[in-house]
Amino acid sequence: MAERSKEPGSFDLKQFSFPTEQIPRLSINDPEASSRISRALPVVLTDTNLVTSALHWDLDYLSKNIGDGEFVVHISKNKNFQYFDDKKMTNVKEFRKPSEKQDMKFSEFVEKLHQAKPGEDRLYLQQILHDTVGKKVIQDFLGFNWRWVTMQQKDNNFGEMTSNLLLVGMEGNVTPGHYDEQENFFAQVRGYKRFILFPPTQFACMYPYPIYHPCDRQSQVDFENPDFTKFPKFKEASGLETVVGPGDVLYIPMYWWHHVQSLPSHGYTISVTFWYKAGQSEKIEYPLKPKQKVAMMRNIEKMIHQALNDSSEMPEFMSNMTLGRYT
Ligand SMILES: C[C@@H](CC(=O)O)C(=O)C(=O)O
Ligand SMILES: [Zn+2]
Repeated sequence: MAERSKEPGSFDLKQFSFPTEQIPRLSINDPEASSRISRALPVVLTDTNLVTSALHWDLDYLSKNIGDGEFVVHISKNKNFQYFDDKKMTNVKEFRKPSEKQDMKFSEFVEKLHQAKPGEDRLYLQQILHDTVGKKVIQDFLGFNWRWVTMQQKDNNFGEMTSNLLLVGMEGNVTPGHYDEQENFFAQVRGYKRFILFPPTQFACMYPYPIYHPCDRQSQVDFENPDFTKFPKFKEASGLETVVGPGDVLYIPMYWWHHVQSLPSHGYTISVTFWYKAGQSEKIEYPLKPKQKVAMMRNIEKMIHQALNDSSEMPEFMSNMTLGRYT
């Protein structure tokens, strides 16, 4: 088990406006760990050995061994790297991209990283691992604890694994609050990342963008500086948090909101995600699970958007449907 050079309490973390509780850090041999995963509750697993074969990765090693394929690097004028879907940009003509994307070789990325100065553009490499990587990295990848993670996939009725995303970020980089529609075992390889999570039951506090918006699934609320006038229910939010370090694996259940920061002054970070589709849809049992209600809301919003065939009609239609009727 990777000895964690920093204990959870040893980080100087700024407080948010909302209360948080610590996400349990458990051994995979603790029955509570598998119980939490089976109940779709977040848990930090400290001894999976999922990415032990990659704990020696650093910028120099990867530059030399990851091959000369192209990698997607996000470039932002500030610390936030909010995800957006290019394909939905035509739906919102006033949308301005929060960051730019550039393809570059890993060595070029490292050079830019070393040249970066405070206050200048920030970089965040986010690339699905492809087979053009060099032999040594393939060896490391094959050395992941596939037996354990595949057992989790089966035992918890996850769907197929969709991808492993390699993330290399500058210290201080933030991925703002959002949810994903996939199960995620998030493996930390180098550096430290602070996660804030909120359950899907707090959907109403998170004010996601409309589903046709490029920032679908992303919260409109800046968790670090919330506008309580525009988003009053965010005052009721209450989250879970943790800091993951090398060797830790955080289980992020599908539809759970998460905000992620590469801890400032702890160096660059390297992470690998293990994303899985939802399993075969469970039989409908009442009351419906929160994640089923979020999926339902998404489907209904999509159907209405398709039927109206005009994004600009959505606000009035959606508001007319409920305003003053379901208070
Ligand atoms: C990209 C990642 C956040 C981060 O590590 O910056 C994330 O949202 C996820 O793995 O679902
Ligand atoms: Zn995510």
